[in-house]
Amino acid sequence: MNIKKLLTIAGSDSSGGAGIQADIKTFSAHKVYGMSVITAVTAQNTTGVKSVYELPVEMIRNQMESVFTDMPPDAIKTGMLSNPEIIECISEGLLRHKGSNLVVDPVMVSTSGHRLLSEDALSALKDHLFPLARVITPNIYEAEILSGGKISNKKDMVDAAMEISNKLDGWVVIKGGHLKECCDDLLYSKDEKLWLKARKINNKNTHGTGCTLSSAIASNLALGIGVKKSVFKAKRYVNSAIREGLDLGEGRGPLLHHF
Ligand SMILES: Nc1ncnc2c1ncn2[C@@H]1O[C@H](COP(=O)(O)OP(=O)(O)O)[C@@H](O)[C@H]1O
Ligand SMILES: Cc1ncc(COP(=O)(O)O)c(N)n1
Repeated sequence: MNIKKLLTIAGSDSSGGAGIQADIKTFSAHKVYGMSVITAVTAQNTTGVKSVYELPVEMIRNQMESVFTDMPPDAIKTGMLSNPEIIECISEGLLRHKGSNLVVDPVMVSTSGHRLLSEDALSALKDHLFPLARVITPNIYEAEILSGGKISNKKDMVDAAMEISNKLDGWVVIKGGHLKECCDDLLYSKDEKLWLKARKINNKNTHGTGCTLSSAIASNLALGIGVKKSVFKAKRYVNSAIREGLDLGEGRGPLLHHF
């Protein structure tokens, strides 16, 4: 049986809604084989993040070596990377092993407000990891940090995408999940600008939407689908997973994945 292999490099979410767990569920739903390099372990649930334990860089390097020397992935996504040393270790490993079809979700702060990337990691992210990416997927807050401008509407999203993509070869997807009036995402490259439109679904349970979107994009890329179609399909996947209306936990609950 010929199956595509996907790697997530991210943090573990004990409640299973975001991070490694959301990624692997998304991979399985796309019928691809999921593997993981864990960067940090979080103690969290639908109400918030209690604590974070960053894995030693040596252990992260060993996980990467184990995966790449035996089962090189057809696509890779990164999520929570925590600190600049981890970012440098991962970028170096991806370069050395010629990792392709990389989707970078520049996770900075959890929906519940806990910092998942140290402030001094921003330049490592931009200088070392972004140049290797085929697609990066910031949310509104992350796009503000990366572009240096405030985003209040769709015009601001375009300006931010233009600024961010100045230093990139690949595509930028600015996710509009935190917009007030709609949930339109912007897919942007130096030559093209496309809107992925969606109504805001009235559901507070959106824990892990960003992780799910980037994992679905990576799954589609691994299956040989082009970037534009991969992002459109991924948007549809997340939308229907939110629409399921799963309601677990006391806070912002997770999505229901479709197997
Ligand atoms: N309430 C919602 N209704 C419809 N789509 C949503 C909703 N919340 C998030 N999304 C979609 O989920 C994906 C993740 O977006 P977002 O929540 O902004 O990312 P993050 O989890 O990184 O903050 C995007 O495609 C966004 O448009
Ligand atoms: C391990 C880990 N990775 C990523 C997120 C972001 O997800 P969200 O924005 O839904 O909180 C998270 N909360 N935990």
